[in-house]
Amino acid sequence: MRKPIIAGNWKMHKTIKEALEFVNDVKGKVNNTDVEAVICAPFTLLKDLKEATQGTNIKIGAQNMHFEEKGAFTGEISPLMLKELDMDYVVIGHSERRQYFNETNEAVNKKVLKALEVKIDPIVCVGETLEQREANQTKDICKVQVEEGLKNVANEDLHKVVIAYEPIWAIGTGKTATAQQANEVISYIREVVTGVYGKELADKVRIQYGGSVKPSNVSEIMNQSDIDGALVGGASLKSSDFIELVNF
Ligand SMILES: O=C(CO)COP(=O)(O)O
Repeated sequence: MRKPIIAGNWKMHKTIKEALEFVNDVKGKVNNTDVEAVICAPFTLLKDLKEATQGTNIKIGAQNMHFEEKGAFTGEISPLMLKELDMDYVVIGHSERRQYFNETNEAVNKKVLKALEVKIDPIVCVGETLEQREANQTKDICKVQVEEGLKNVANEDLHKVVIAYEPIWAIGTGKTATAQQANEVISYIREVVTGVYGKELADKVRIQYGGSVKPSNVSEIMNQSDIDGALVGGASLKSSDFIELVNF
C-alpha cells in the first residue's frame, strides 16, 4: 500500500517570520497520519522549519540542489548542506527549473542519484507544455523525462523516489487537468517505470499530481485509482488551505 503524500511547494515565498507563523497555525491541525505531509521551502527557511515542526507529522524538503558536493558553483546549494539540515525530501527538475534555469534531464538524473546517495528522497517532476499536449506528445515527453531522470537508480532505491506529474499548462493557471486526465498520464507513467523495473518495484513508487490543486479539488484528485498524492504550489501557502489539503 502506497502512503499518500501531500507536499506544499512554496516556491519563492515567505520570510522566516511568515514561515514560523504558518507552522504555528497548522501545528496540531495537520493530524491525518494516513497521509505524509511535506513542505518544500526556500533554503533560508529550512533550518527554522525543521526545528519548528519537530514533534509534528510535517516533513520538510528543499526545492533544488546541486549534484556536486562542493566546489566553485556560486549561488548553489550542496546535497551535504541539505543533509546537515536533515532534509526529508528535495524537489528535483521542477518545470520552473527546467524552463528558467535550463535544467536538462541529464542534470535531473545526476541530482536524483546524488540525493539518493546522501539519503534525501527526491521528488522528481515531469510534465508536458500546452503545445506538447496539443500535439499529442504528453506520453512521449513524460516517458523520456521519467526514463532519463531515473536512469541508473538502483532497484533497492526506487521506492524512495516520488514522481510528480505536473502538466506545465496547469501550473499556477487555475486550469487543473481533469482528475481523469491526470490519472491517465499517471497510470502511463507507472507503466513506464514498470517497463524498466518490473511491476513489483514500480508498484511501490508514489506518483503525485501537481497543477492548481486546492482544497476544493483535492479529494477528487486523490480518489483516482493511480494518484498517490499532490504537489501543491499556490494553495499550500495559506495555512488554512494546507490543513484542508492534508486532511482531504
Ligand atoms: O508547480 C506546482 C507545484 O510544484 C503547482 O503550482 P500551483 O499549485 O500553484 O498550480
